Amino acid sequence: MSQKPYQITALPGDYIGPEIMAAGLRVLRAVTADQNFDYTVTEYPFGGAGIDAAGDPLPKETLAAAKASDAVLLAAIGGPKWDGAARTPETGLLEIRKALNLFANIRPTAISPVMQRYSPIKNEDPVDFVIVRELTSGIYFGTPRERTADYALDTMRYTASEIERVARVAFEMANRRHQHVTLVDKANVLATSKFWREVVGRVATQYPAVTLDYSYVDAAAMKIIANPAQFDVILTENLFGDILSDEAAQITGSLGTIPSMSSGANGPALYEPIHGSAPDIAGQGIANPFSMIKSVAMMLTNSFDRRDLAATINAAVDQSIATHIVTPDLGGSATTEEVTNAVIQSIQESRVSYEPNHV
Ligand SMILES: NC(=O)C1=CN([C@@H]2O[C@H](COP(=O)(O)OP(=O)(O)OC[C@H]3O[C@@H](n4cnc5c(N)ncnc54)[C@H](O)[C@@H]3O)[C@@H](O)[C@H]2O)C=CC1
Ligand SMILES: CC(C)CC(=O)C(=O)O
Ligand SMILES: [Mg+2]
Repeated sequence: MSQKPYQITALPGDYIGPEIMAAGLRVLRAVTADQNFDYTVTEYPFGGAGIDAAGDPLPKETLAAAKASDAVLLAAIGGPKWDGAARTPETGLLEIRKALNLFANIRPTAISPVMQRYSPIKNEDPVDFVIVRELTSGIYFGTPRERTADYALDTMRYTASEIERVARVAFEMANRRHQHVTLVDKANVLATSKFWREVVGRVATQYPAVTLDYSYVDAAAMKIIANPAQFDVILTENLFGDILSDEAAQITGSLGTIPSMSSGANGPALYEPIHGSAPDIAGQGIANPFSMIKSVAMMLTNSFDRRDLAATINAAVDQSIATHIVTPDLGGSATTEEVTNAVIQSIQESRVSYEPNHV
């Protein structure tokens, strides 16, 4: 019996967002063809596109659709056009994360053999780590948040339960990987970081096979460059994870290559590139689609348990990289469309079964 069609909500967003979303959806269509994977994709305005369409970066209809769907694909939001808005596109992003309770943000960083040539760092050891970033609390959500002519105030606040639930995600992941969690914080200064160490230390006692160590965030930023192979799972709070994940992406060769998953205890997960809307290159057809295409692969694995389809996508991306069919951010001359075409062609060629010549 075929499964009911999955409902996927697509949020193209702003600037390069629609360009890379189109690429991601083309690859989704190609990889699922004749693979017993029925789905519908419905696009909704979100971010600046939400402001333009409905005067709201997170229109009610968009949120309702996201909540009712099996998975959400987001490209990217924001840009100078809306920077002065009362509720910016970025506000909409924080709101949808909170509304869907997406407290765990998973940002994988790997320098695969085919990517080695693009990495800007001297490193021979295999690099493969995951940043588990707390995503719905911390200084991005803390109150009071005040601004007067004389001062501005942001608040970083964490509760034990907020720390515990994301720590469990990190330890469960480490259990499935190489049994090593590095908590990144600023515990030599911040009360919230000292609290993180207490709570995470308690969680660690329930995972005796996992080694827990610590790094202050400034030292961690250095280690990501100096010796990234030391990491397996990096656990950290919202702001630090935001900053470190862009840096970690760049050691692979480009910010435009890294996908992410944001998930909670239940409800749909959200998949998006870790980068932004890249207004500086929007409209030129040169945005790297790998981050969005690999976010589609993460969705197939984690929301639909179709690792087979995800593996086909990732192999096709590696093939495009290995043959240097890449966009300018990776030193290539291909357009977004040309790279996407190459990925799709590689997917289709991987499925052609050669019938022996009948004699
Ligand atoms: N999740 C989201 O939607 C995010 C949104 N933003 C928003 O994006 C807007 C631009 O922010 P920026 O600081 O410029 O960060 P950005 O991540 O959009 O761009 C940083 C640099 O990386 C390049 N880049 C990013 N993605 C690329 C891709 N796929 N292919 C090739 N090059 C790529 C850009 O051209 C730019 O030079 C802002 O409004 C910001 O708030 C920023 C980060 C995440
Ligand atoms: C609005 C920002 C928090 C988006 C961002 O930089 C991110 O989630 O990486
Ligand atoms: Mg960021």
